[in-house]
Amino acid sequence: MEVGLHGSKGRYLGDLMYLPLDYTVSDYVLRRRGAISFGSSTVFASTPRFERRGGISYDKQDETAIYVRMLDSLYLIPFIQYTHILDTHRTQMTSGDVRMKSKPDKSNEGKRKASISESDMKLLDKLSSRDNKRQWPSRFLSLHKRRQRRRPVASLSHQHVSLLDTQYQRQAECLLSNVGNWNFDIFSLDLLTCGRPLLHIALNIFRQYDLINTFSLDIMKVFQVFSLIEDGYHSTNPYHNAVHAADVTQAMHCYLQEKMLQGSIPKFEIMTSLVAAMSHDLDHPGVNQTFMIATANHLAALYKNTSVLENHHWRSCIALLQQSGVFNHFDKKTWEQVEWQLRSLILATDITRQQEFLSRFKKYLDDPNFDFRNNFEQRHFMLQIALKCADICNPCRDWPVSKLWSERVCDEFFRQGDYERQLQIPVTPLCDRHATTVAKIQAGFLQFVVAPLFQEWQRFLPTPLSSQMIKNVKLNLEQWQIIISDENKEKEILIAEQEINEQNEKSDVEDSAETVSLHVTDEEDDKVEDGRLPLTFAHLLDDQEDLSYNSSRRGSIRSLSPVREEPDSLLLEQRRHSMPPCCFQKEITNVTVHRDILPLTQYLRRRSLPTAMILHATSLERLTDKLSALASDRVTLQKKSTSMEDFLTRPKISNLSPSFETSRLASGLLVSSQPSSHGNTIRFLSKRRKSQTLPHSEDDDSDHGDSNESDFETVDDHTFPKEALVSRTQFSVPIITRETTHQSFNCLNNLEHGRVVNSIHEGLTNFHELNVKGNSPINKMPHVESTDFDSGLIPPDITKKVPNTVSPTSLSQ
Ligand SMILES: Nc1ncnc2c1ncn2[C@@H]1O[C@@H]2COP(=O)(O)O[C@H]2[C@H]1O
Ligand SMILES: [Zn+2]
Repeated sequence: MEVGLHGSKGRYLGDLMYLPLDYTVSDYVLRRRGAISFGSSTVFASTPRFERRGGISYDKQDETAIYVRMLDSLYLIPFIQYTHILDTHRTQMTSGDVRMKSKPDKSNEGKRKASISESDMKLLDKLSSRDNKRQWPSRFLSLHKRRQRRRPVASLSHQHVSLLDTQYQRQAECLLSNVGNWNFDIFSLDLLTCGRPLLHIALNIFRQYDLINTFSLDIMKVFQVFSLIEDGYHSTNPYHNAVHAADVTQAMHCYLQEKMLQGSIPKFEIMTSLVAAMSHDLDHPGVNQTFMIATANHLAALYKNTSVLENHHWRSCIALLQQSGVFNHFDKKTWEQVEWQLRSLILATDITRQQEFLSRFKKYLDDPNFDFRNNFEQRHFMLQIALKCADICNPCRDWPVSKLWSERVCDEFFRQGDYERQLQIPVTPLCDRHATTVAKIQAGFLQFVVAPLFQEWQRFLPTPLSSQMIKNVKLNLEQWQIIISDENKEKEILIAEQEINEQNEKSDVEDSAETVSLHVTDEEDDKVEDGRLPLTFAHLLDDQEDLSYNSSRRGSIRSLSPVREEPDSLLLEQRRHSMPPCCFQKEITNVTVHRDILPLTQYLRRRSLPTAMILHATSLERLTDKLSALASDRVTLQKKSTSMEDFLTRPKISNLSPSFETSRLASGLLVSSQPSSHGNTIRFLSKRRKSQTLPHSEDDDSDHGDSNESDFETVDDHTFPKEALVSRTQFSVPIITRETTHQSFNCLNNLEHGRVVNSIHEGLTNFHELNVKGNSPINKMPHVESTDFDSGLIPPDITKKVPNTVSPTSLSQ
């Protein structure tokens, strides 16, 4: 709906702004008029048409709406459909006046009551009290520092949209009538409900199972808790947002509707499964567990690096249920079951536990005594699997929808990679936009994660839906493979062009008088072949395909640069945040470079690059370009803080700025070293351990304010001035060998992929070995062992047979 400004004769003066009514109306409008009108706009035969639906008068003193007049049909979309209570009052809501001001004039109270029922008034009071949201306590305990930004498309004000815009509402109703269809279009629902897909889909599904009546739920509380859950998702996440939650809930509903399951799952378990689907990614920060650990997020410490996000989703869900009081009338035992089931279901969605669940699933299916209908444990496991399927079902949708999800999820991955790069921590391979592509990620995910799970699901439920899902996975995989082969063809062309260029450039170099010979003292050292750059620097080249994880560590460049041309405090500062240069100290070996013929001027010009790289003029020039681009990047970077706070636009769960723990974590990885300090050897690595902290603190800044090149050349500056170096015909520089670089990176890899620091508080050097297998992208994530809640699957007091219709009291018996 748009709010329009109308002149005295109903002349349309122009749009004010896009919805919600609690937006501040511009001063110039308020100065000119005592009221504004609103309506909905449509495009009819290519002509925009504005239909007047009502008006709002406001108090000029405090600029708050005081009176709303409805001219047209009005009904409350979320309620009319779902409750008999409001249904009976539907006609009374078709038109009328509502006083909106928080302290209503008593004389008007009677008038208001006369036209609106008590329950509708309750609703309107809720909707009109703008401060309600602010009065609620901070929803997630993890939220400090920065308050959640108000979402433009998903705040309580959306209830006004739904309240007023009947056209969208009818279309949404029509769409929702197909909610059990696998081809249901969740993105359209998002549009039609103005960013409230989860609220609407959940209310609709709850109504279908008659859960509100069955469990005597208070509709207001249900409405409130669903809104809270929806608001708990970050709309700024490309993938982990409320639309994903709505999508998973819809998929879960489709699975629960399967003929073989219908009538086999007690309503209580249906309800908990749906709530679990709705909340399974609640307050997701848009980065994965690895990132949380690497940045020493307090949640990682809180949950001991095990299912960090899933534990947080579950806890947040319970907090919202408690806050809304929706299950307050349940007795203790029933409430405990709600809590237990939600915990178990949500924790099962930890994708790093995929293999564990798949193996168990296969085992159940192979067991001739498998009887989920009469066995709570088996049934609960099936619900866990159903939720896991729903969570990763996006590749089982039709190609256009599936592709959209794939792009969104990869967008989120790549954003994480960008944050990692900016924080100068190792970039997760899956998240490195320079090292992989959407198509490659998807092909891997579909092949190694999705297909195996859904094949077993089809074995469990050989239904048309299962076949359709498998068929879609196959078709989508084919599409991604076509895209990959196109990408490969393009890459081959690029390589061919590049090789031709290099050939030409090589002959130019051979013509030049310059000769540089390199003598590597250690046979195992980095082999510099055919003028190619060492692997460590390979990522500076344009061709970044098939680069290993090591080569994508942009943050290491500065710390590897042995000679630098000009003092640059900015670069020094940046270098200090790279992670962690001291890793390399032990591994340094010497390379002797004879530079007899190189003219002084050329040498000086080239001092900005590692001497080991001065092999190929072309490479050198390209590197110079790259490095200056990098330097300018860093200038931009410095202007912004590299704090995580700046990257995540809505860091609700996490004050993601790396903390003291990060520096300890980094220092836990340091290799103690005794670098050689021969009289004529330059040591290029800073001595300052402090430089390992992420990100730099104010202290660091001030401390390094007077930094200059001498910080690099710490040992020999006083004994071996630079001028003297220049005039020498032979000197030694340390380089990082391929082998040693691998070792250092492996050290970081272990943190990133294989090992998780047991407990930040218990000691940073104590690593807990975790099981990492296979090549699938998911297997690159840390595997966590089963947690205590799964070992005893059946909660102590759960009854073997739960009736299909369970009232809170019967559950407690
Ligand atoms: N299409 C996809 N491509 C790659 N990874 C995916 C895709 N869909 C889901 N995932 C991953 O699978 C995970 C399942 O749990 P989450 O929703 O928390 O986060 C999801 C993503 O990390
Ligand atoms: Zn999910």
